Amino acid sequence: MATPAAPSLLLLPPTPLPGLPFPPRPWAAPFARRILSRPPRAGRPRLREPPPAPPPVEEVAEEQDVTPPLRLLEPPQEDDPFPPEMEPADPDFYRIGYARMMRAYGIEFLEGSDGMGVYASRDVEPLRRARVIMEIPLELMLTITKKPPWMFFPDIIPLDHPIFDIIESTDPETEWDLRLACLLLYAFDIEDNFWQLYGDFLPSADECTSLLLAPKEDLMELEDQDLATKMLKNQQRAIGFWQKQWHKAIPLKLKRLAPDHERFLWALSIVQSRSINFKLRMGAFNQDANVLAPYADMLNHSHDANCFLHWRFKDRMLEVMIKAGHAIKKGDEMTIDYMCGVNSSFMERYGFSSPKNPWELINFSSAAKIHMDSFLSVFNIAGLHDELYYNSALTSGETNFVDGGVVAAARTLPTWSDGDVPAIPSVERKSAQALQEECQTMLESFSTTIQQDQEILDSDGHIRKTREIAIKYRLHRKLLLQKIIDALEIYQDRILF
Ligand SMILES: C[S@@+](CC[C@H](N)C(=O)[O-])C[C@H]1O[C@@H](n2cnc3c(N)ncnc32)[C@H](O)[C@@H]1O
Repeated sequence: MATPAAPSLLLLPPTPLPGLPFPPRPWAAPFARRILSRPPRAGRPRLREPPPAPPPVEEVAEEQDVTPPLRLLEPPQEDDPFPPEMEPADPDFYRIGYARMMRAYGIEFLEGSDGMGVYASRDVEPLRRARVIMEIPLELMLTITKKPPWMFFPDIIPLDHPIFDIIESTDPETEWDLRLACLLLYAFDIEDNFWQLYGDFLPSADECTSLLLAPKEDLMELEDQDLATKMLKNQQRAIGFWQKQWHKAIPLKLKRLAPDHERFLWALSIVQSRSINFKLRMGAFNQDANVLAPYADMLNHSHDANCFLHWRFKDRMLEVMIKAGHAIKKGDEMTIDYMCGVNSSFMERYGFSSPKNPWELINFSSAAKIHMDSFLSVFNIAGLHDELYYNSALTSGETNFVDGGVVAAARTLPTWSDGDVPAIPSVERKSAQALQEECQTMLESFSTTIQQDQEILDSDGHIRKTREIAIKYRLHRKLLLQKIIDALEIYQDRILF
């Protein structure tokens, strides 16, 4: 888990406008992002009562389901009443002057090693049922249906605004992100819109990890030609769209939304790395929608997440919930599982990778294979190929070694299995050594070593964000190869006769 940085105590509290906790600022100011971690201002009472009932539902829309990426799980069996001792993490921060406000319980937003994140501000005992830690009403979100007719909730675009024509012109199948980026840019431009304020909490172009913002030289640092080529194409697609729509002869009210292509690329990065999908029900109509949900978009990803998202469709509220049975300690990071996928997919959409990604794959060309069940039993991994998991609760302390990387090894190593036919240790050892050699050859094909990458990351204080994540990506690949080599060593030692 990432360790959150200590809240900055040097910041002077900004002068609040009536009903607002802080004055509007230029978009994406890094200074404003730090307000998230400020201590609550003295004199404001902390709310202790449970949240009031939401206003009656008036609109036609009802939402009932949510689909990946950023997966939402099954609803809990019953409503979880909020224990009276739970309190919003920082009442000032959430009170941005809207009819229904966002509420949070027992958490705080802090800057950590993966940018902003959500952290527990108190211990939570494992419960039989999932527990709510955030509620975000539909009014604060930006949503747009995936298919025409385009509908927005809340409906902020007047029909005669030229941004509507741009959205109208997008391809329903392939351009959801371009549409949502247009909607986001429009929301930033509306006087007093919630997103004008929330925009201050989003990462600036310098802080964004998206490879859409990476110069070509940073893409080369990936040492993954396929991913670099894909990202160059993604950049060209976005710039091409901006050039087509933001040509010279457009009204100022459109021009100012994205005066240069960098602004559009930034909005697109935000959309790609922070949106989720909902299923909206409109009368008899079922429609998928792309959604930007503030505050929930501060949750970082973990393959072993302790929280999940749940859409409470009867009052159109997105809930962030702690999974049943999960013990939370004060200071723990609250995370959700964005998706199951290889590191290059995470890089393409979110701009990060992990050496412990259990879904990561390596293409072996060797004909050598090891015995699947023997390998799994040595590391206490269970399940079928697409459901492999490691239960650390079942093993005593010695095996810190087993993590998502070893699960990835089990998934990606060439294996064989034939009913009850057992492995022959001498044959297994030979195969394991052949696979180790292939990993070693792959490691040596990189232009730098693990140690050199680590030195670059440790030494360069002013490294550009996109260069940093590109170097981390190739480092994570190498760490996985090293993990596979080590796992095969342990396998040879422990294989049963
Ligand atoms: C939905 S946002 C989460 C909030 C974000 N950390 C922030 O600073 O606002 C997704 C972004 O967070 C970062 N992120 C999320 N999970 C991460 C992880 N496990 N490792 C590294 N970065 C992560 C990536 O930059 C990603 O694009």
